[in-house]
Amino acid sequence: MLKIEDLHVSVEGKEVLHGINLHIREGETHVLMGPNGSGKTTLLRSIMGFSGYEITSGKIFFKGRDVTDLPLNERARFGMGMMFQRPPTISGLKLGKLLSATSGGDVSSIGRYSSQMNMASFLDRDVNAGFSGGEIKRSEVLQLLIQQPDFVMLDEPESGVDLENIALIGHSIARLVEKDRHIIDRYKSGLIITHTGYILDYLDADAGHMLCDGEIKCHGNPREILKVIQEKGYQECIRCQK
Ligand SMILES: Nc1ncnc2c1ncn2[C@@H]1O[C@H](COP(=O)(O)OP(=O)(O)OP(=O)(O)O)[C@@H](O)[C@H]1O
Repeated sequence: MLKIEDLHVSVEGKEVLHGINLHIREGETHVLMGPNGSGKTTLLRSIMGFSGYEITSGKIFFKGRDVTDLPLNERARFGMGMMFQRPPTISGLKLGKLLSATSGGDVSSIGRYSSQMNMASFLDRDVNAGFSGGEIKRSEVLQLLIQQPDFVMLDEPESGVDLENIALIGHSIARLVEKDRHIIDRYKSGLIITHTGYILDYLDADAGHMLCDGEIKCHGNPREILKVIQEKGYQECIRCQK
């Protein structure tokens, strides 16, 4: 689904990612961990194709195609989707209208998914205008449920969300990446940034990666990596360098 080869990315003239290699197969969901400022969001935004993230060398392949120079909107059309860590407020654009444009006017999907995410009463509000932290996350998941990307990237989906809504968001994300299907029937893939690992209670991630100072320092079982970080800190995880 996604293959990244020796990716170097600079932001504002400063190199933030120093040679990332990552391979996510069809049907796999990976989690990305690492200290604040290590480059996790930069990696997701570079994969999605945001401007301001200059790929100075390396390649991004998506579904077998080199998308390194493809604009963001074409990557989205080709099957990539992303949940923002801090999405912008879009004054003058109603959430319902955005969902309608994304779904091609599929009223029944909008009705079904907005009820599922407890967002039906938000459809006539401007996108994210005055939404609480948890409501913003539910709105982001709702937009992804409508978009149904083949590969979804989620930037800290559980941060600022209460326990009941973590369950709602967690189960919905699990369905987005087809974790409710038998492994041989799974096609969709995901990459999820998490600090707490709560999301792992709702979907069994296939692999974890620890990013530090713009380099992936460790690959492995996500729960094992989290345990080392929780018990011994990031430095021990880096020192171990499995
Ligand atoms: N537009 C920018 N201008 C200057 N520096 C930037 C910009 N965007 C990112 N950076 C820097 O790049 C580094 C990586 O940031 P990034 O947001 O990717 O980290 P992160 O691992 O997602 O952190 P967190 O866990 O705190 O969300 C940080 O030092 C950040 O200040």
